[in-house]
Amino acid sequence: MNTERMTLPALVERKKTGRKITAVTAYDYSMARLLDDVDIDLVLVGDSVGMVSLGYDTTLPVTMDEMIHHTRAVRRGTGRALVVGDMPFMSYHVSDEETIRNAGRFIQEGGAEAVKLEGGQKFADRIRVVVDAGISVMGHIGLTPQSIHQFGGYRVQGKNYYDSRQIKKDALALQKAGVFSIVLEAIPAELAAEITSEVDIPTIGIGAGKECDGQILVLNDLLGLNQEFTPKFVKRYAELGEAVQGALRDYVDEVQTGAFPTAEHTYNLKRKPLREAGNQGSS
Ligand SMILES: Nc1nc(=O)c2c([nH]1)NC[C@@H]1CN(c3ccc(C(=O)N[C@@H](CCC(=O)O)C(=O)O)cc3)CN21
Ligand SMILES: CC(C)C(=O)C(=O)O
Ligand SMILES: [Mg+2]
Repeated sequence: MNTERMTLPALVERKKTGRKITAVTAYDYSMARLLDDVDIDLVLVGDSVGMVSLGYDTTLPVTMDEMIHHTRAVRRGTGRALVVGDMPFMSYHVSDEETIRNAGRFIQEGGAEAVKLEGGQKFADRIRVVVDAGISVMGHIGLTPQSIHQFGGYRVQGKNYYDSRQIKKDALALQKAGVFSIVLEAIPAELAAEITSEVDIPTIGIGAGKECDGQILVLNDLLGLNQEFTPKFVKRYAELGEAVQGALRDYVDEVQTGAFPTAEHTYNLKRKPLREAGNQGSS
């Protein structure tokens, strides 16, 4: 187990050393504790929490208060990995002032080391303002799920030449604005490779091929806890959904048959009950 605490400069340094960055999302304390023990570099408290844990159809309804609540929980379970808070829809869209205040909440109340927000060139000036306030920012371009209605669905981005040039410009604008890293989501591997070789900061891919400097997946997806979600980029490293249901079926069965609980899981008095010992009424 690696007990060395990850830092933002150490993460950025990975671009040079070539050692890949490993990242996952998490939304609660117990998962954070598990991932922190196994060398994960970065944990993103994603606004995907809205879909994964809260049951919304999109990430759009997620609020700042919900994000802070989950970020605090993840922070309490995390010692080594960097904690990054994902700014929700409308928390960085209105003004520089609101953006700084909301980004600051992730750091001050949530205990995060950095924030992430979606958008390229159009958000570069706003990102610069946050970075100048002393808050580290991670970029996110390509498929930016908060723009689902503009895209008309969760579609791979940058497939035509014009779109691919815009995404490349977005990456360069984010670098100039001072982000420490960029998430590349659902774009062709060739475009991700080109961007990765032309920026000095690490790229972290999700559905963006193997040439990125790191990879991120939604924890529930890679654990097989989200069985109905099967886009091409998700690889399941476990079938925890099946494991959970198998365990629950056994539990139901044992409670019904009386096989659980046995003496092993039962408290008993050391002496015979007072009543039987002839001590009725005294206390
Ligand atoms: N559980 C979960 N995992 C995620 O990775 C994730 C979320 N939720 N919620 C927010 C966004 C939404 N994401 C998504 C959702 C669907 C596709 C999807 O259906 N992709 C199609 C590609 C369609 C095309 O060809 O353009 C696929 O079949 O891979 C991709 C990313 C990624 N993010
Ligand atoms: C998939 C990652 C990059 C994300 O933004 C999220 O989980 O919300
Ligand atoms: Mg997100």
